[in-house]
Amino acid sequence: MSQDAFSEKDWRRLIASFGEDPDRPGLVETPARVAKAWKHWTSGYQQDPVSLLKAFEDGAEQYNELIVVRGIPVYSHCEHHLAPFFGKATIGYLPNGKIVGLSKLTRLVDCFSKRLQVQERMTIQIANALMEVLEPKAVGVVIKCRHLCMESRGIRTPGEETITSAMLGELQPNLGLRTEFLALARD
Ligand SMILES: Nc1nc2c(ncn2[C@@H]2O[C@H](COP(=O)(O)OP(=O)(O)OP(=O)(O)O)[C@@H](O)[C@H]2O)c(=O)[nH]1
Ligand SMILES: [Zn+2]
Repeated sequence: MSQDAFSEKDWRRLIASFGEDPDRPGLVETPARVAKAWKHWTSGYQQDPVSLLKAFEDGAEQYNELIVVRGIPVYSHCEHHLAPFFGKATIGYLPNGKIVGLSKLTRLVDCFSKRLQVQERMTIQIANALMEVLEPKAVGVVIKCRHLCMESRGIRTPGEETITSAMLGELQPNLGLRTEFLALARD
C-alpha cells in the first residue's frame, strides 16, 4: 500500500467532502489523528504471523490435552465498508510436542485483525498459521463479532452476533474432541 493512502491532505479532503470546514479548530488536527489511527488499524500488514509465533518444546513433554485461550479481543474493519467489527476469539490446539507462549495467540489475532477483513477469512488465517508453525494434532478457532456495518447502517440489526469457526486436524473427524473444545470455548 502506498504511503499516500495515509496522507493528511487526503483525510482533509474527505472531511471537506462531508460539508465540514477542515479549518474549524476542532477539526484542524483530525487529518493527522486519523492518518495515525489508520496506520495502527492496518498495522497487521507489516507483521509476519509465522515469525511472531515462537514455538518451543521445553514444557510440552507429556502434555496431551487441549490448550484453550478464550476472551481474546478482536478489533478489525470489514473490507466492504471499512466499518469496525469487534468481539472475542477463542483459540485451542492439541499439541504434538510443540507449544507457544500464550500471549502469542493474542498477538496472532491482532496481526490478522489489523487488516481489512471478512470474519471468515480471519478465522481460517489464524487456524492455518497455528497449523503451519506448531504442527499440532488439532487447531480450533471460534470468533464471535458484532459488525457495525450491519448495526449502524444497511440492515440495522443492533446486537446481532456473527460466529465463525475453523476446526483443523483431529477436530474435524473427532466429534468427542470437538464437543470438548466447544464446551471449553463457551462463555
Ligand atoms: N461474509 C461476510 N460478510 C460481511 C462481513 N462484513 C460485512 N459483510 C457483508 O458484506 C456485504 C456487502 O454487501 P453489498 O451488497 O456489496 O453492500 P451493501 O449494499 O452496503 O450491503 P448492505 O450491508 O446489505 O446494505 C453485506 O451483506 C455485509 O453484511 C464479513 O466479515 N463476512
Ligand atoms: Zn461491512
